[in-house]
Amino acid sequence: MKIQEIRMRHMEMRMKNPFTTSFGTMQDKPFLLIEVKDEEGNSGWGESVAFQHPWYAEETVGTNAHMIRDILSPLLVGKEISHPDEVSEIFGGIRRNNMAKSAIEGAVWDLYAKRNKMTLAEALGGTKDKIDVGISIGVQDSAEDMVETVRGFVGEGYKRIKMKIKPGADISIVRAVREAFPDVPLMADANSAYTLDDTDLLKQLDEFNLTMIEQPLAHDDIIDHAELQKAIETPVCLDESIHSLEDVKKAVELGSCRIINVKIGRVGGLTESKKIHDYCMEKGIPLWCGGMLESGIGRAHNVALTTLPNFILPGDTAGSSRYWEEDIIEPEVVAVDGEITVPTGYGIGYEPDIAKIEKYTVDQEVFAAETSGSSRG
Ligand SMILES: O=C(O)CCC(=O)c1ccccc1C(=O)O
Ligand SMILES: [Mg+2]
Repeated sequence: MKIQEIRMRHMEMRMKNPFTTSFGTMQDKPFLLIEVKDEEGNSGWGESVAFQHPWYAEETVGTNAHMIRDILSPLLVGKEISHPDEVSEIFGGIRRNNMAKSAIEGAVWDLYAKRNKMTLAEALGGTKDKIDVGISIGVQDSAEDMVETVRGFVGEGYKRIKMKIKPGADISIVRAVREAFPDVPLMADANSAYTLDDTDLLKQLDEFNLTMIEQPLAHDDIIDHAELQKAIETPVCLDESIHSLEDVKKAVELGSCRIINVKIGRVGGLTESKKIHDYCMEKGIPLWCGGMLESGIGRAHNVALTTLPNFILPGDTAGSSRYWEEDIIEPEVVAVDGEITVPTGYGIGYEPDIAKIEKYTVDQEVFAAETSGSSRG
């Protein structure tokens, strides 16, 4: 297929509720939506998961717009490709900028699956027709607030509850939730808020039977996490530290974690996610699919990836209504009793709702094969 055109939309949506991590609070969600068209007029859709500010990763909406406009699109438009795996080869000479690469690569995967009359899940080698999902709850002001918030989501049937923690809002909160819900699968995510000096404190989490502690130490570390994992019983899961299969291999060899959170954008796309999947399956390292507060387009990609067999643990892909008054796909992603039924339509399987997409588009740029420049407006 020929990559005829790449359309980049600058979107602005606002989440129903603010979401707080150890770094701060987000509610407005500017992001980039990518539509890749082939020579027959078929479209594939992808989403950049970069945030406005570089608190979680170094990439931002602004750096992604630059990379997609000035560096990545020129490498791809006009090219003839036979499989989406070729996109990561074409982008191979560009260092990092994984979320920007992934936004385009994801759209090409959707396009490829549609042209070949397959679901994206099938194109990836997925095997499940339903996926188990959990929920990620932001940092709460008090243990009581966390217990009540957890109660609501346990009532909705989510299969695993993840609580964001930070220094000063950790042990007492986890204890209160564990006492209130003795049997619910629970985990905590620190988004890099601790250091090895906090080992004694993190060890206190061992008594709460957490499924894992996610990214307790520095965002770029795999050495200290290995030391921490030796000192505590709770399995360590890496999020921020993992950008590639190479990172995964090193973390697994060093014993830095026992579980990995795969975010498609963070590792540079679905092709790299699949490689990580296959390696971890062989090594007996369970995976789950993380979230970046995506719109329906990115969410649909997460659903498809989670159908691969080694995505054993429930991920963060909650239903659309957890985040949005209205989503930009039809139907929305719906979680019932902690399960999402994988759609059977071709490609991502959910229809992009163009009217809603237009409503939240504040600017768009088109990079086309025939013209050398871009049009904006
Ligand atoms: O519900 C989601 O999409 C995931 C929520 C979440 O935990 C998160 C949200 C934004 C940035 C980082 C993270 C994380 O997994 O660390
Ligand atoms: Mg995380």
